[in-house]
Amino acid sequence: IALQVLGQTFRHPLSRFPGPLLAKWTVFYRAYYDLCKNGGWLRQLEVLHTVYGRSFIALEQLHFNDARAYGEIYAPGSRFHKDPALYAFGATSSVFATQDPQDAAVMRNILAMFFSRRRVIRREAAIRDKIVELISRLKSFKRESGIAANLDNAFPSMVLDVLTALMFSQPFNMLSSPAFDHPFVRRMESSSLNLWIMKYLPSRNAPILGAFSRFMRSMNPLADVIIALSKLIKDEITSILNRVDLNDVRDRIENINEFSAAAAPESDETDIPFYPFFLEKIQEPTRKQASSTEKTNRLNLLNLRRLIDEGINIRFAGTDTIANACLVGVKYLLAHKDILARLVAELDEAWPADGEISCEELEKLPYLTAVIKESLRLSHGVVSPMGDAVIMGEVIPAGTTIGISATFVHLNPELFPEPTTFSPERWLKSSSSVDEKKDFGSEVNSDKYLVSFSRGPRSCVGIHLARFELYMLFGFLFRKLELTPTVEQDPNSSLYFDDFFTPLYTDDPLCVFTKERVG
Ligand code: HEM
Repeated sequence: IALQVLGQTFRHPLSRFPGPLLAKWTVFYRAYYDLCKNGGWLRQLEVLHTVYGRSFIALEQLHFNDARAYGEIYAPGSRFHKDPALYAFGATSSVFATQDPQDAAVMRNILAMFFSRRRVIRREAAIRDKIVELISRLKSFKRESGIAANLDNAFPSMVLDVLTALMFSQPFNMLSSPAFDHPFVRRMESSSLNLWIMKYLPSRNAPILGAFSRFMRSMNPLADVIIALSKLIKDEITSILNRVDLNDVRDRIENINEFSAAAAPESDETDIPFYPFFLEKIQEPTRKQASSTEKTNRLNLLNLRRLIDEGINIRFAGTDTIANACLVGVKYLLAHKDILARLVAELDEAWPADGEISCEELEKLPYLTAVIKESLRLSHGVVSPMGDAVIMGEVIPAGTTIGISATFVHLNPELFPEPTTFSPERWLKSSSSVDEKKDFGSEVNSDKYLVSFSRGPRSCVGIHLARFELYMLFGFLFRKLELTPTVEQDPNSSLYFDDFFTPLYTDDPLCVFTKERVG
């Protein structure tokens, strides 16, 4: 270690940036916090920024804490690649894991088309059905039943069921598990617990250690769940492609392609399941070059791998993220009775007891919107994406990983005063009320600094579905039910600092008894 530190200290182009010596030139410092302190690197980043200022280097990774750096790194049209150390494992041919934004663009557009706001709105009934199912399941967890509902498990179950209802052929029916404890939900949870181990497994290309790549991959905490998912998804693909007439799918897609998204006809294209849709779209350019007689439904191995990887990735990308935001919001609401009362009053006024309400109407409710934004701000989304360039005036050599965790934006006291306090009211103020003028040059538009879904060319493609689910979930949950937590929630506790960034994975799940408010 000493030789490595000495050698690197004097000749490396990044040596001008500050940082603790051991962290600057070896992996051991960072690995200690992640592996021995249970993913504690994010917390240590905060400590190091207080010592070294707005940027410091840790093993070729330059980390910033200035919210303005976020806008420069995740800018529209940014050409930064994703960090291979973080994305080389798992579903490697998925959009999420594709490092070069240009390589990812075509497949990203296909996903964005599938999850467009228009398509999500047209599938409202399918999403609503799953949320209604959750509410009706929750109703049986009355105090008299003696068993409380575990919301840490209930939310991922509901979110996975929505995804499968929208995209896949074989429903998971997670919500039908008596205690919301379907083995698959538990498996995803336990594999995600040690996610940071992945950062320290050498990639297949790494010298020497790469020879042990099979062994290293077996240590990947996600290996177990990825193998199980791959098998399940392969079966799904085979069954759905046997069932669906691809010529019909092709005609329906060609029909959509003829119209701009806004002017698309009221066709039943929203019914096209994900795999045939994705397969047809990735084959479209090749087919256009080929003559019509060469049209083929053949599923080659490369495309099969892509479909499987996309199926795996979407289940990961679209499950814990939404479930975590729901859990964070509900925990805070149950701790802050005044905030909860204001939300319930707004919902009661907008939603008659015997009536229905659409998601688009829910989206117009200002306090519900503020609660959702605050839940997203304090659940942070994906916290450690990364990306050579000039950032904040610093010339950074090619090959350096640069990044800023979303937590440094969401918890910046100049953008969000008292940042660890759950305060939906901050979103109701006009943009000029947040003091950006002083340090950020112009008035703050707080929305600009809500970066839960990331920004730029690699931002989240599931944002419309996620927003839709959050509105429906918060709306239905607090209009239809009264929740009493089994353990009183402390209004002064901060989920972020007490439970790290993802309370989904703590040992004390949020359990509640329910009482029906309206039918
Ligand atoms: C509250 C819910 C969600 C949050 C907070 C969230 C957050 C994020 C973030 C921060 C990224 C960027 C990650 C990176 O740079 O590596 C991302 C990417 C992505 N998300 Fe989401 N996400 C959510 C829901 C969803 C859903 C429901 C889906 C799918 C149905 C989805 C699909 C994706 C995909 C495919 C990417 C990769 C995009 C790319 O690499 O170009 N997400 N998401």
